[in-house]
Amino acid sequence: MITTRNLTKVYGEKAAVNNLNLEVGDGEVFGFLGPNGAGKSTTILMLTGMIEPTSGNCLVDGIDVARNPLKAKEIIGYLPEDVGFYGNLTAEQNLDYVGKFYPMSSKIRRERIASLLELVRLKDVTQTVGGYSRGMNQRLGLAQALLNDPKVVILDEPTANLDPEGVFQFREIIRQLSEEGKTILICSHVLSEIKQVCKTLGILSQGELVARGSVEEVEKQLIEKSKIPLKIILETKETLPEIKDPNIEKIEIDGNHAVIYTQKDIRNELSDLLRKDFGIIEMHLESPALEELFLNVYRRE
Ligand SMILES: Nc1ncnc2c1ncn2[C@@H]1O[C@H](COP(=O)(O)OP(=O)(O)OP(=O)(O)O)[C@@H](O)[C@H]1O
Repeated sequence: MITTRNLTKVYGEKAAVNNLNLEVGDGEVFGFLGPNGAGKSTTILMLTGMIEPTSGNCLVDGIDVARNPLKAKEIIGYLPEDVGFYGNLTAEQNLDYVGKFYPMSSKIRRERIASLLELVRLKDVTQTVGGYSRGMNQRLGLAQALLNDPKVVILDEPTANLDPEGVFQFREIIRQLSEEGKTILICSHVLSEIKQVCKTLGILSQGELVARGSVEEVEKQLIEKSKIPLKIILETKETLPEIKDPNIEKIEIDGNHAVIYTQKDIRNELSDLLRKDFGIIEMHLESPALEELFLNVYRRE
């Protein structure tokens, strides 16, 4: 549903996005992660037709966004990081104003606005938007992004201003939109948040995609890049001998129990090595949490 081909945006001497090749499938809920300045917002601005790529292109449902920005905008719903509204109008009036730009009858528009305000829990709020909290503003932004019933929903740091209750409601809304079959791209620099709602992740660093896949696959890719050792816990029936393997960084043997620190999952090698003489009772891997791996890799970069 979303494809970028060698997508590049250069500002002055610096490539904010560098030859990005990204695929997000139909109905996928995709987390687009990266530290500050990685190029996430720049990518989103190109995906939504707000800025033009320096080279390469992006296709949304087969539409080349730079060539056909209006057609692309008809099927994309976009929530920017800081969304602005007319402070002297109510939520309903703001949505009605924006809704008039879309090709739908006034009856459909009114029905859609009513159901969206219910979805984001602003239905019974009568005050004008000028008095809204940042979280309420964000929820109204989400309703606005969904006004045209888009096939593709792009959300830039959607939970940044939400309190825990708001974050919980947001997750429920994403689940509902996903059940409706929408393709959703959520941009964030908070991995723990993304993991709650996205089945697949991509990590951008310095304008390049450095990991992509399911949460488990990305975890594996980050383990390979990370300098945090894995821990293999091994229990045998016998007292363990000295274990030699070039991947082992450190080993703590205490009788028939060993903690082996390694950069690679070498459980197969260890069982081959020990099978003959030592009955292995248990061997398991303790890998660092995904958040810890993510921070370790990107702090260094
Ligand atoms: N209009 C611009 N002119 C010059 N440089 C820019 C412009 N927009 C972005 N950049 C630079 O491009 C790089 C990527 O910025 P971008 O905002 O896309 O990152 P990001 O991943 O969205 O970061 P954040 O999480 O902080 O929003 C940064 O180095 C930024 O300074």
